Amino acid sequence: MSSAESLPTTADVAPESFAGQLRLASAAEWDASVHHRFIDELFAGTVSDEVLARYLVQDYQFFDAFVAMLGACVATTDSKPARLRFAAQLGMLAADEDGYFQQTFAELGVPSSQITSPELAEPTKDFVAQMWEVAQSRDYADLLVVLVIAEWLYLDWGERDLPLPAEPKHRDWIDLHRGDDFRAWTQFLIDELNRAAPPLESDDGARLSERWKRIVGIERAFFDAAYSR
Ligand SMILES: Cc1ncc(CO)c(N)n1
Repeated sequence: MSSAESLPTTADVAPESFAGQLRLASAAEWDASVHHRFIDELFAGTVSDEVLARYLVQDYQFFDAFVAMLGACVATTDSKPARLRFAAQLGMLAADEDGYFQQTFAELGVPSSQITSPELAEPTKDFVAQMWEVAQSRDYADLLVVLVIAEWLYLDWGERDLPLPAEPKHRDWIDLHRGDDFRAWTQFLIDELNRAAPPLESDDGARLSERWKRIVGIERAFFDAAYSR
């Protein structure tokens, strides 16, 4: 792969690094998520309440497994500064992100059964299964592959150069996925993955590469699911 090839993204990643190569190899699927109808409508403030609620109900189930993954990183990482960074992010999620969900569920009138135990859409089932699998594997590189995709792909759409919508239910979800703090967090995850990853050509590298492709596909399907019922 030519190192002159640049990554059309918000993070600072060498194209020949582990994360850079996987990101480039999945560019088509990745960009389909970044430019998904849901994101266009979110920025425009035109996404229907029905679609937004369907997405957020599923994403709250994603969020629970995501918190479990960060906990597994706290327990697993070999780096003391990284352990504290994961712990700090857990605090932010418990306050700001859970707060967004609770406030928006209330505003949209989402019933509590949908918040605690909704029927899971297929992409949610796949995603949650992958997340619990890596959380239980206690394999730091496996955990980081899932985390890097989840955050980097969201940073890429969050930083799209579009006017912001006025309503908090739209705007706050964008604000949670853009800006200096979220960019620095995502950069930290990418740097940790590049530090912890095995060579891409090794058996472990191949396993991680397979997981990467699978998760990027699930991200796109997750957006699609908000429009199908
Ligand atoms: C499905 C999905 N992927 C990534 C993120 C960002 O953490 C999210 N909230 N939901």
